[in-house]
Amino acid sequence: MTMEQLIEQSKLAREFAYVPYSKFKVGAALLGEDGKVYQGCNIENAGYSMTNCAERTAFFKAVSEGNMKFKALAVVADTPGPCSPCGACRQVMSEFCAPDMPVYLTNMNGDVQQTTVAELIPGAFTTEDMKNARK
Ligand SMILES: O=c1ccn([C@H]2C[C@H](O)[C@@H](CO)O2)c(=O)[nH]1
Ligand SMILES: [Zn+2]
Repeated sequence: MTMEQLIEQSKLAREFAYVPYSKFKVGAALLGEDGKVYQGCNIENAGYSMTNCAERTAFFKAVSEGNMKFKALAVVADTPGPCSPCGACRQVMSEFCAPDMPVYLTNMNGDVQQTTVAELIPGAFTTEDMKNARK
């Protein structure tokens, strides 16, 4: 699976976005170490805060099917520049991905910004932070 193929998968996922409120469609494609691809779209709700982002949809699909090892993530929206993931999604990335895992931030014009999980969430709160804390 090439970067271009993963980005293509994120565009296919974006088509399923349920966005009656924002009209802002986002797609994600998460590549498992075993080569499986998990597509995700954003899913909104009349109770706005219940909205799930495309990235987290992809992660939660994968984890709920027993897959927690990932190689790459692509994100796409119809933005002028590469689409930037929200803080909640960055935190979820840090839970399941190696700090150096590549993330491709893209848009519908074909712009691609290659970054990493560590660059997206430097100093993330992790399980390590809970070790040796006073109880
Ligand atoms: O990286 C992002 C940023 C935003 N959204 C969604 C959430 C909501 O449906 C809409 C506007 O915030 O975009 C995502 O899916 N991923
Ligand atoms: Zn998000």
